[in-house]
Amino acid sequence: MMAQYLRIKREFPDTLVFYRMGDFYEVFFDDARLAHRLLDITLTTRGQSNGEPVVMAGVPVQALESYLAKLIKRGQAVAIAEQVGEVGAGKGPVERKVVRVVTPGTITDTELLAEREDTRLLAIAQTGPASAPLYGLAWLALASGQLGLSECSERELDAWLARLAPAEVLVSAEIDSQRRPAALRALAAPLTARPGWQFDSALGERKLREQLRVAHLSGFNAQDLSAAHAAAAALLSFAEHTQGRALSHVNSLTVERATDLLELPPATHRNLELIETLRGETAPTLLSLLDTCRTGMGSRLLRHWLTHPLRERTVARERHAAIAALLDARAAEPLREALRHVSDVQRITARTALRQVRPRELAGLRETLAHLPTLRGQVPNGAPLLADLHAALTPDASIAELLQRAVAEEPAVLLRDGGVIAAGFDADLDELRAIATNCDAFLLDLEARERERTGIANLRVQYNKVHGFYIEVTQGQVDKVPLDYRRRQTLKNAERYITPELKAFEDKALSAQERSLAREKWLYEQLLDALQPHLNALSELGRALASLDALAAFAERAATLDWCAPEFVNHPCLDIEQGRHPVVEARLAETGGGNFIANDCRLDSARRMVILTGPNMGGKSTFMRQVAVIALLAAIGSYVPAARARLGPLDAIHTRIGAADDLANAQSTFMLEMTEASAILHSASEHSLVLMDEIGRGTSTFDGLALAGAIGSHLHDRNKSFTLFATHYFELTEFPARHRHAVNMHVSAAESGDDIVFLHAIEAGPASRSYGVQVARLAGMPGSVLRQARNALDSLEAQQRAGQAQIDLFAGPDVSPEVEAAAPISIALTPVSTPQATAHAAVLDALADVEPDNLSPREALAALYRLKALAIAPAADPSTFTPSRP
Ligand SMILES: Nc1ncnc2c1ncn2[C@@H]1O[C@H](COP(=O)(O)OP(=O)(O)OP(=O)(O)O)[C@@H](O)[C@H]1O
Repeated sequence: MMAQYLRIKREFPDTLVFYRMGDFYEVFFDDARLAHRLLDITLTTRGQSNGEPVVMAGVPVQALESYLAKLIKRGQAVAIAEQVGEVGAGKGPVERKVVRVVTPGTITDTELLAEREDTRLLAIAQTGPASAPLYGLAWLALASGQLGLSECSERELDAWLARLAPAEVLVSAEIDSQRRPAALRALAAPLTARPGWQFDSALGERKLREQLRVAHLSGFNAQDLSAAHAAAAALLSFAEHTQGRALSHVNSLTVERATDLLELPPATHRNLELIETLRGETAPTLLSLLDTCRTGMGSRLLRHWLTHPLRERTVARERHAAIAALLDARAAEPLREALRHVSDVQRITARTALRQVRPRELAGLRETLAHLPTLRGQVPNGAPLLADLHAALTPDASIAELLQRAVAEEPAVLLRDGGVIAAGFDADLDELRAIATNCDAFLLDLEARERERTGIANLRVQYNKVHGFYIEVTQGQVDKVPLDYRRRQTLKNAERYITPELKAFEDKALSAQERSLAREKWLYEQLLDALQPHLNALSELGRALASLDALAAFAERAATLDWCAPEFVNHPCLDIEQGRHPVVEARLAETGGGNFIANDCRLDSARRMVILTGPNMGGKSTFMRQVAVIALLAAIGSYVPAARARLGPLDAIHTRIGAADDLANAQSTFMLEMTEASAILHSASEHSLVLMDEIGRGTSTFDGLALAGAIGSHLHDRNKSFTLFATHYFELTEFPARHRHAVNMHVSAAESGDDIVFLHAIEAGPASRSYGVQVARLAGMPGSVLRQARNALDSLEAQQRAGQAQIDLFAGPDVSPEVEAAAPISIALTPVSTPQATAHAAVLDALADVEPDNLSPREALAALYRLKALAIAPAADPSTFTPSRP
């Protein structure tokens, strides 16, 4: 047996091998030590192998799922070696074979999968020159059969990883870990190395064609993706290897191109708390608020929509129309009620294909199919998308009919217990079952007859697992026992016998039971065979049910939370009336924290940047996030939390919002802040939405202020993105005076005595002051600290007033003509080095440069402020007051 075990183990050197021995799976040697560590199971030793005691540990067969769950959670793969031969069929141990390998990315067991989340296996192939590699991506959600391909650059890789959230990643063993991209090294999911030759483009192209049963991949628009084909080769080989069979349910492919998707970098995922809160919890998040789906299929699809918003708005428009139709017909609730009776058709289909489906899952599928007419009745007219989904709810009636005939009304949980196939489906099975059920009647009859024959009134005919059938006679009556009674067992108070008639019955009954179980098993396999041709239809049905569920959830949210249909326009525009942050609003409602104050946001080609100031806790971050969340919700086809929203084209949502130290990657807060900001400056376009929250605060005031100004200028002049720029640097409220597409806005607050009241309303113009000390009071800071801070603040402010000199924060080293046009005056100054000359001369100089006819009212006002600042500045050397630009 050890020789057999070692042979199997050699084939799976990096995988725990669970070796079936009767009612246990045993693990040996190093595997046993590892299992002991990971599962906390007891190590024992037995016998010897090569002179060494055999170290082993075991888990009971019934508890397999729970142990697998623990191992998978720790990223550990397990190969399951079952007994496949007949016990006692030949010499030596029963034949054993690895029937499947369970890995984090390929689980299909209902108990191991998260109901509302896809478990994805991702393969990454690295092609092209090392200086500019191209990555091919291929992924598979085995439990629902969804296969996808994409290609990306190194810069885009971490956005893909955030989007796909793989449970396991296959990489080539030929690329050593140091040469792997940083995004992969930082990933939490386990990396599984596969032989380099498996990442072969031609092999992948062929495997994909075979898998999808097509002559050419152009039908899926996947013909030119040679890097992704290479990844697909490794992906499909590994998935088949783990399942030990072909993946007959994987029959469609989606090609996703980054250029089709609204870009949501990992920072945006995190900062908008789409799927996880900043603390890593699953609620409250945008997904947890949105997901009121009735089925796991709906939830998984909704999560997919949320992480894969499309730039092109046709699909989103169709969903908006479907929501409108559901709301008009008041159909969302009845439809959602009907969806309660729907099982997870996608997973049942996959498990049917992999021949792992349980009897009760098939019964669930049968109920779902029977329920489809009711469900169809709840889908209203009035939207093309709903009409398509309605049509997809009519699968071939023969599937329902087959399940109806074949599967018992309430089947047993496990096939091996029997009682799975319906009565009347198979005559042979019915006959075998009849023998078993007639048992009781026969035994009662026998008991009556034997009592009469022997005159023993308390004689009993009974059965137990160890001794089979017997006639029990108490010790006092033993002398009345007839001659044909053979003793089977002696107890303290009784003797147990068997008679030739009972023995003959026993043989028949026991063998009938055995044969009936075997027959059921065979019939079940036949049933699975008969279902195979219907897998495509069932997959399609699953997709339709998922879409209906997700749309009905959108409609329910829109009605419950009072959201409106967004409007898409083709010119640059982000015009939101009375927008709200849905998660903050829900939190306030839940905690009785008062009403959420709705705010407008208006951006267009002339007004692209908002400099947002106001006190801490005023609601700046909330406002910025709500604008992004509304834009995202519209893009995925949901209604939005606003009174009205008009949105132009959008290609990305970038966010740079406060950060925790990324200690794991040895980056300081400031380093991370700059890395993220620089990534935004490199990639944001004029169709992007950028949120910048307090950029520069991670370093000294001057550095921070200077960087914030320069970054703001770059976004305004070069990227030309729609930008919301929240800052505590008051100096930046000068920005709009020099940048014609920028405006000042502030969150309002009112002072009452020493206290501050947050009004959370966004208003035009810069904030008047920052209220930091008042906010600290709200936070319960000791009075002595507050007094000291207040004194220090007063003298700092006095000092600043006295020594005010303007520093040109915004003049770039190479200012474009547009910026010059935006800055017809320049009174910004280089720092003063000698305080000799008069401010007077400086004011006159600056005044000479002012061209009143070319100034807008806002620019004129800003000029006035600057001139005034110059006038009250201390005496300075006029030679140092150089107007920085004409
Ligand atoms: N529009 C609003 N209506 C009602 N309450 C709001 C609103 N906006 C924000 N709040 C409340 O104020 C709290 C603080 O908001 P937020 O974090 O956006 O402030 P902030 O100005 O960004 O603060 P800081 O500058 O300290 O980061 C929120 O958690 C929320 O409870």
